[in-house]
Amino acid sequence: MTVCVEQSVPVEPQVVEEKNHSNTNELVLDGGFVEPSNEATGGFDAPEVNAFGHTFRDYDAESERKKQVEEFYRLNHINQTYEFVQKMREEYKKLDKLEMSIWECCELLNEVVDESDPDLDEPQIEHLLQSAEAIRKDYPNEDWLHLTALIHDLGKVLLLPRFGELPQWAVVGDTHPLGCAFDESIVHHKYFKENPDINNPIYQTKNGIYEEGCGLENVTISWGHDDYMYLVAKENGTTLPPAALFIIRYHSFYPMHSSGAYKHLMNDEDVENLKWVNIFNKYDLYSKSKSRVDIEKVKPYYLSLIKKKSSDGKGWYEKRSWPIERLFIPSLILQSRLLCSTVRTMKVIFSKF
Ligand SMILES: O[C@H]1[C@H](O)[C@@H](O)[C@H](O)[C@@H](O)[C@H]1O
Ligand SMILES: [Fe+2]
Ligand SMILES: [Fe+2]
Repeated sequence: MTVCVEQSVPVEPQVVEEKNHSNTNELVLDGGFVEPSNEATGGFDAPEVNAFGHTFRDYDAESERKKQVEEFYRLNHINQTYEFVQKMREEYKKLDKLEMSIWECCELLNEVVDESDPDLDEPQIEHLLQSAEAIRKDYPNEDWLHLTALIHDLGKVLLLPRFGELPQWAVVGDTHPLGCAFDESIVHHKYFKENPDINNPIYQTKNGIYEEGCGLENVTISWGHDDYMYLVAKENGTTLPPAALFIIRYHSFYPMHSSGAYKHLMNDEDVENLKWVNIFNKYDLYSKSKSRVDIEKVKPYYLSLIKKKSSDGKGWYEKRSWPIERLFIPSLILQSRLLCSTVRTMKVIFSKF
């Protein structure tokens, strides 16, 4: 299936500074103020507790999700090794065959529940729309942010049988670097003691195999929906702004964006882009709730956003269709812990106008 995607680019954002006030976020874009219109819209105020009555991201709270989430991180920390990530990246960055529209891909997430998340047990299409609607309310003019929110978790389709049915530990959850020491701030850090990389002394140093200030671009991050969706967008020549790609690629890298870890590996560009991730994160995290978005009601807006044309005739994507392909790779050597003996990878590409 091929669907035309023609989108608009109203502004090319350049964040100079972000200020936080009690009720509003204020973004300084290239010298001018772009304020979220909280007053006009009612805005988005972060709730104090999640749908289960606990504070957000409390991995120790005795909640109904605790056991499952902890087991998820145990498997994630044991199985995500430097070598595993290299293999997955190599295989998944090839693009071919299967095609589908962005919206169709969103709808597939109706079947997906994220086992790593202590704050949400709703189907993931709800999360896409909850976060996009929340950020849209506060930043009505930044439609690139609405679109970024809509697609940021699409990579979770890797969990579905037709896309390879990767195990949850290889798709969702927070991410972290491989090839250097595991920071203490990583959720359920204790489970790294069973990770084979722990036996490589170089991997256990602060910089590991990396140079100080080398830039996150050069750092191998645990494999999952972030990196996959980033590869999809990049390999298909997206014209979304660099900040959008950074958000997609690192929104689950909580040790970096929320705990301030791994700063020594970042370069100036990363530091600049981090400001956008921090803004996005508020909506990604605190929009998680039991109140469902009326999908049919908001669908026309997102479809129009996906199809919208910019004044220069270019959209967010230089290419206009979004084929998703499935590829059978019998030769991929997998760790024995992986649940399947072969992996089918799903690729998304954009064909030319
Ligand atoms: O980006 C988020 C975040 O990292 C959550 O902690 C995780 O549970 C989700 O799987 C992911 O989508
Ligand atoms: Fe995510
Ligand atoms: Fe998300």
